[in-house]
Amino acid sequence: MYLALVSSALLYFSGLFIYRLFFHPLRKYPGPTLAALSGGYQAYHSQIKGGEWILEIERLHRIYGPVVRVGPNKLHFNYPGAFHDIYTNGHSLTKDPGMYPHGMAAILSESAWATTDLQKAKYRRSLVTPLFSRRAILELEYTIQQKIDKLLGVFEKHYSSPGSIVDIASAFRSLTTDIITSYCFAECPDTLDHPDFSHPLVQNVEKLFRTFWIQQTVPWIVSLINNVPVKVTLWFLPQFKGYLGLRTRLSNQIDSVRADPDILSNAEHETVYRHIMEAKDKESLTKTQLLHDAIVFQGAGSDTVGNSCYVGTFYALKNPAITRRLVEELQEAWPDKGKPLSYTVLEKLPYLTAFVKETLRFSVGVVHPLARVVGSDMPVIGGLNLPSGTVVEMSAVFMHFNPEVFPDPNLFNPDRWLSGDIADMNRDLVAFGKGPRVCIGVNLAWCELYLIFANLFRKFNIQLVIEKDMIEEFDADQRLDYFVVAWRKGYRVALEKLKYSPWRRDSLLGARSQHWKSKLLNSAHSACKSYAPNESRLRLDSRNGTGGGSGLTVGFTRLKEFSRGIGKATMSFRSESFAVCSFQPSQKGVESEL
Ligand code: HEM
Repeated sequence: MYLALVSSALLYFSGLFIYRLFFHPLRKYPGPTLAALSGGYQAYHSQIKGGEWILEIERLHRIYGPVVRVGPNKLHFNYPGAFHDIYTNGHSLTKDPGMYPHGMAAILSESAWATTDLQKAKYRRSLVTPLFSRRAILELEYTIQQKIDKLLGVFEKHYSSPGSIVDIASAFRSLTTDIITSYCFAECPDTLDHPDFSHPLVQNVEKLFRTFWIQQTVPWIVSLINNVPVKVTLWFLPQFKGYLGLRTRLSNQIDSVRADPDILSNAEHETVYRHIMEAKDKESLTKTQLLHDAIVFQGAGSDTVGNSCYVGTFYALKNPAITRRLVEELQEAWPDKGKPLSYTVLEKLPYLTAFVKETLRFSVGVVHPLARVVGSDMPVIGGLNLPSGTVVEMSAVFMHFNPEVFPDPNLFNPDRWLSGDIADMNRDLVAFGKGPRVCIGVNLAWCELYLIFANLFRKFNIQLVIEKDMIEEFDADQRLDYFVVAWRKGYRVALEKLKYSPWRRDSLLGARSQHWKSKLLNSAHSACKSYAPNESRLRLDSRNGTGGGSGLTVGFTRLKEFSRGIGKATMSFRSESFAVCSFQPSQKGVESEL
């Protein structure tokens, strides 16, 4: 009996492997033999090697060229034409069931996100897209600004004293979690109030993504989890704690809004679930669908934006010239930082815009290749004629780090967006995906990124805290693929609320030695105080040739005096009411602008 079973299994797998190697339509495409034989190859790099699948794909492209057979029925591409065929133009390509409802998203199989059928997905998206339109997001701006103000208040209250250090990754994620939860349910979890930004809701989202490869490898585990008591699951699969926490919390939230939809009217803004509950045919949505969508909103709406803020802030701090230009532009556009500055004004600022785009390019967001199935009406992908049913994919990493479109791609350089023809770069910046399954939250994400960066750099002096295990670059070696990106190492910061920017801020960022720091600070302070005690920047009074001008000259003379012997101070006018003083220390390699 056993012998018969083993023999049949051997026969079956031998036949399958022979077919896949010698008779499968993809047999002519290069790639590792093990990948052609079984999906276990990807599972090994994702699950056992802990999120290293994206690194392996990069390695395979270096060996096998621009098209690689990465699974028995799957091709991964590495050229923009293919990306646009799959996602931008491929309106009939569907999401791969093996990746979405029966793979890594099995636990959220009823969500709109995991729905493969294009018509059904279109209908589900139509229920919420009005709430994510640009107009709707402009109406939400006030709430977003309120949450940002709250974060900055927490920074000022708890993290501004000398020696305090902030886990800025969790701070950003807490902020975006509060925003998206309020927007969905009119109820803010106030994760920003939680000590050290370690609210369980924020942690559960992070843990949720860590289970994706378990589900991909062993999809049946999901029915087990959904059918045994929570305590039992936690006992033998503690990795699913994050999912179970989210499920319990959001399930209760959905029960309450279904029982009393008026709860959703209490907010000062529109809410996503109110909109869904008021939809004409809302009865067509089951509780599980509502729940799975809620978990997707929670995860997609918080982790991604939080990650982008985290990466962008790092590069601004690492390169003082970037911070200086951000700060100067913001000061010019936003003289009174006590009043909010609107998103519509911020998005017109050239340097901030270039910085946000470069941040999206570098942070990527979703690094995992989004698998799509070739339909019968669009068999040509990237110039290749493929049999319908073939799974095709290309990770956004290969678009964002393509040297032909983004020269010197591993350099974080906002300036690349400021000159020349940027049409190709705009086309190939695909952080939000493209086509019919593009990110729903794209308008919300842009608005959050502008407001968060602008408020942070206009109001705070931030410094990288140099620690032993600190990340040095957000580059390929550090990037782990848990669908969204996770970084091997991180960084933390020290904060100080700005009083006398740009003097104080830039002297702190630019001067490397303690000696210079204190000298620059003292000088900048006294110079500032001497002519405009409560001003955050130097002003000239254009109607009075001597008044403001002489105030500035006094400050500048002091700076010149102080800099004698250790460097050179210069002054340049940026407009008739604003001048910037530069300080160039004589020590090689160190530069500071005041
Ligand atoms: C920087 C921030 C963000 C990035 C980089 C990003 C990226 C993406 C990408 C690449 C997809 C396609 C995923 C796929 O095809 O499997 C996606 C889908 C999605 N995103 Fe975002 N996202 C961001 C912010 C947001 C925000 C703020 C929300 C708000 C709720 C959101 C909600 C969604 C939803 C619901 C989907 C599923 C769309 C569907 O197929 O039906 N995202 N996002």
